[in-house]
Formats: sequence, C-alpha cells, structure tokens
Amino acid sequence: MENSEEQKYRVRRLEISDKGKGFIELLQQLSVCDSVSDKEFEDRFRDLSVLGDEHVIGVIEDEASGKIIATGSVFIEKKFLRNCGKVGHIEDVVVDSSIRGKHLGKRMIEFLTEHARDMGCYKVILDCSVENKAFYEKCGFQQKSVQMAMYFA
Ligand SMILES: CC(=O)SCCNC(=O)CCNC(=O)[C@H](O)C(C)(C)COP(=O)(O)OP(=O)(O)OC[C@H]1O[C@@H](n2cnc3c(N)ncnc32)[C@H](O)[C@@H]1OP(=O)(O)O
Repeated sequence: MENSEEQKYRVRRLEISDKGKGFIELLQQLSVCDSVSDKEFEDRFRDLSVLGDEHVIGVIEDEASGKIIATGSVFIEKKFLRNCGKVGHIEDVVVDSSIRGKHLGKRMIEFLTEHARDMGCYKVILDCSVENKAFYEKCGFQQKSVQMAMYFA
C-alpha cells in the first residue's frame, strides 16, 4: 500500500463516537450484534476503557465516507505460567465486505500483534474458521492445537 493509502487507512483505537459511524453494523458482518442501544454501547465502552492497554479495540475509518471499515481487538491475559507471562488474545476481526482483499485485515492484525508484543506477551493466539486459515498464515500465524467451545446462549 502506498504512503497516502497508509495514511488514509491508519488504524486507531475505538472512540465512543464510532457507534454512529457504523461500528456495530460492521460487527454484524462477523456475528450476531443486532440490538445494542446507545446506552449499552456507552456502558460497555466505559467498562473496556477502564482496562486501558489490557484490552484494545482497533478500527480503520474511511475518511471519505466517515464509516468504520475494519476492526479487531486484543486483550492481554496475565498468567502464572511462563514465570508470570502474558498472552495476547485476538478477537472480532472484520473488514467491510466492500473493501476486502486490500490488506486492511493484515494491517489490523499487525496493529494488534504489535500491541501484544509491546505489552510484553510471549505469544498471541486466536481462533478462526478453516476458511480463514490461509489469511492468518499470511499474517504470520501457525496452526496449533484444536479449538473447543461450550455455548451458553
Ligand atoms: C480471530 C477472528 O476474529 S476470526 C474472524 C475473521 N473475520 C471474518 O471471518 C469476517 C469476514 N471476513 C473478513 O472480514 C475478511 O475477509 C478478513 C478479516 C478475514 C480478511 O481481511 P482482508 O482485508 O480481506 O484480508 P487482506 O487483504 O489483509 O489479506 C491478506 C492476505 O491474505 C489473503 N487472504 C485473505 N483472506 C483469505 C482467505 N479467506 N483465503 C486465502 N487467503 C486469504 C489475501 O489474499 C492476502 O494475500 P497477499 O498478501 O498474498 O496479497
């Protein structure tokens, strides 16, 4: 991506005004997220803000349209293992369907993994579908283990 494009599509942290810029609609392209009121959004935003650098949500805003077109999050798990080591967990990565394939997903992953590295994590991990395995490999990840889940709702 050229420098002007890099400037245009820079990753920044989520801001409280981003709900009005299509942030929730973007998340809907990943999973169920259809009834978040303004109050619920603000309450959750404040809950997460208290965590500071321990939980970061990145976004890319399209300056032309003012819409949020990519997002992803990373939270930092503090462990006893690895001599009180830390692990970064990447979640909720999505690029707007109109602009996929232009390396915005990769930029988002770079932002999130760099944050985990800066926070002193010894590794960063994520779960993904088989369809997205090649994308994460291009971002430098390797397949490890098996994903397990138990849903309560
Ligand atoms: C931890 C999680 O959140 S998993 C959930 C991931 N999100 C989703 O599934 C939501 C729907 N999908 C998307 O939003 C997007 O397709 C994403 C986030 C998976 C990828 O974002 P994009 O911006 O389209 O990917 P990007 O352009 O950065 O791709 C980087 C490289 O991976 C490749 N790539 C991207 N997706 C795929 C794929 N599904 N299969 C094979 N290669 C892929 C690209 O061709 C590119 O290769 P290159 O470097 O050789 O040119």
